[in-house]
Amino acid sequence: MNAPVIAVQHAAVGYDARTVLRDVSLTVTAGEVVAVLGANGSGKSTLIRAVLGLVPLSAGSVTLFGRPLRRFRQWERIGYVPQRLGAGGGVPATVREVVASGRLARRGILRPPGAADRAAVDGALRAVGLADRADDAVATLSGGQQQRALIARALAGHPELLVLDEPTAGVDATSQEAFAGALREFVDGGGTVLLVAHELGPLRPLIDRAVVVHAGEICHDGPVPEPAGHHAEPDHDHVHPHCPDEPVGLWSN
Ligand SMILES: Nc1ncnc2c1ncn2[C@@H]1O[C@H](COP(=O)(O)OP(=O)(O)OP(=O)(O)O)[C@@H](O)[C@H]1O
Repeated sequence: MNAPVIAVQHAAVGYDARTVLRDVSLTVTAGEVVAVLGANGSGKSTLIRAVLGLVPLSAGSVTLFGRPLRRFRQWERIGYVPQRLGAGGGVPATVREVVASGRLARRGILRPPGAADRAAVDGALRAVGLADRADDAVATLSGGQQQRALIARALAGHPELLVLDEPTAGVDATSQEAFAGALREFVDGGGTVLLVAHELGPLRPLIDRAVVVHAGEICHDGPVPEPAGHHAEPDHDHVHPHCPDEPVGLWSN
């Protein structure tokens, strides 16, 4: 078995004394692509924020690349795309500048970018299909294209682990396909992925395993659940398995 890249053991997280995650355990090994699914507010974002040490644990532990989170320093090994950051925000940066900022953890702020940095930025722009927009202001991109720029920024750092919070939410079909292609390249190169999603769409064939969060607990860890019943209807807008309540037929196995 491959080495664990992420190991969460019996983790609990609360906001203002309200427990949001309880007794969550999750292991992601090198080369795996794991999707975190679940209804709105179930605790998916909180789970990945806890993995990255962005919210404190009230119980349990997290290790990254075999190191306890509090002693982990190699952040250049991880690319993180938070939920709906919005790369534009009135900042007059070009797409290339935003993507190049993803190299900072690797090269250090005081060292000027070298050929390897430029090649990494160009490669990431190509991977998400934004090479032709490199010199445009980010604010002039569509929401989906801005999301792709953020993904390119994460890819430019040549991480080993990508953590993505709803990377394709509100993103058009073309951007979703472009993103799926970039992710496939990343995975083919040996990368590991943990992503939160409501709709897997074109990402579906890439996912090795799904973890379903329900009311702050992991209620399924295994094959991607197939939509069934009304979830399977073409016009149903999203898949959000509710483990305890859903009829058995929701699951594919
Ligand atoms: N910073 C915060 N302070 C207080 N409560 C929070 C905070 N962030 C999230 N919560 C609460 O924690 C619960 C889980 O939120 P979380 O964002 O993890 O859910 P989610 O499954 O990612 O939801 P969604 O699918 O809507 O993004 C929700 O009830 C939310 O209101």
